[in-house]
Amino acid sequence: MARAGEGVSVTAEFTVQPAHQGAPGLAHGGVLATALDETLGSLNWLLRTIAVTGRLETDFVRPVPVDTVLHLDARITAVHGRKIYSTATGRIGGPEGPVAVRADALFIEVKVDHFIDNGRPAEIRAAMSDPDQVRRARAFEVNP
Ligand SMILES: CCCCCCCCCCCC(=O)SCCNC(=O)CCNC(=O)[C@H](O)C(C)(C)COP(=O)(O)OP(=O)(O)OC[C@H]1O[C@@H](n2cnc3c(N)ncnc32)[C@H](O)[C@@H]1OP(=O)(O)O
Repeated sequence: MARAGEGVSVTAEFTVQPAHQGAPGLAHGGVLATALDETLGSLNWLLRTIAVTGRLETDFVRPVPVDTVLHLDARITAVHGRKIYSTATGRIGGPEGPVAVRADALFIEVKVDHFIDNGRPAEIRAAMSDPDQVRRARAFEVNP
């Protein structure tokens, strides 16, 4: 079976809303880290691999004002066994604009048992009784 790996990439856009403020008028760093984490995490779905974030190292290079569109670009740099290494940037002012945030990540492949053993029973049961739920929740189009 063919398997995607190094070189797989995704792009995404995230618009900073007033609810995402940390300092007045500026995005909270944790929200920006979440946007990076989510974009990086979507790479694992392209590998058809269930994985969790093991490490997320984030650089905050420029302040990101509310209403800014963050242009995210993430790619896998290496896959070694269960370890998936990836990197992402978030640019402002356009896809070619200056880098405002960047992150390097390590995702670790897990079995579905990771969630069954550690998740809350009610939510696990709901997910298991509706196999399409996870797929719908994570749905995204590649090269729409
Ligand atoms: C019901 C439907 C659901 C359907 C599925 C839904 C999917 C939803 C996905 C959501 C994803 C998230 O929200 S992620 C949420 C945030 N992340 C988490 O909660 C993860 C919490 N951490 C853990 O559970 C654990 O630490 C794991 C699983 C990541 C690793 O534990 P483990 O499985 O015992 O593996 P372990 O041997 O420790 O590590 C494997 C290899 O990775 C390396 N490694 C591990 N962690 C790190 C680290 N932080 N920094 C560097 N290296 C690391 C180890 O050195 C080792 O390298 P070597 O010796 O092999 O060289």
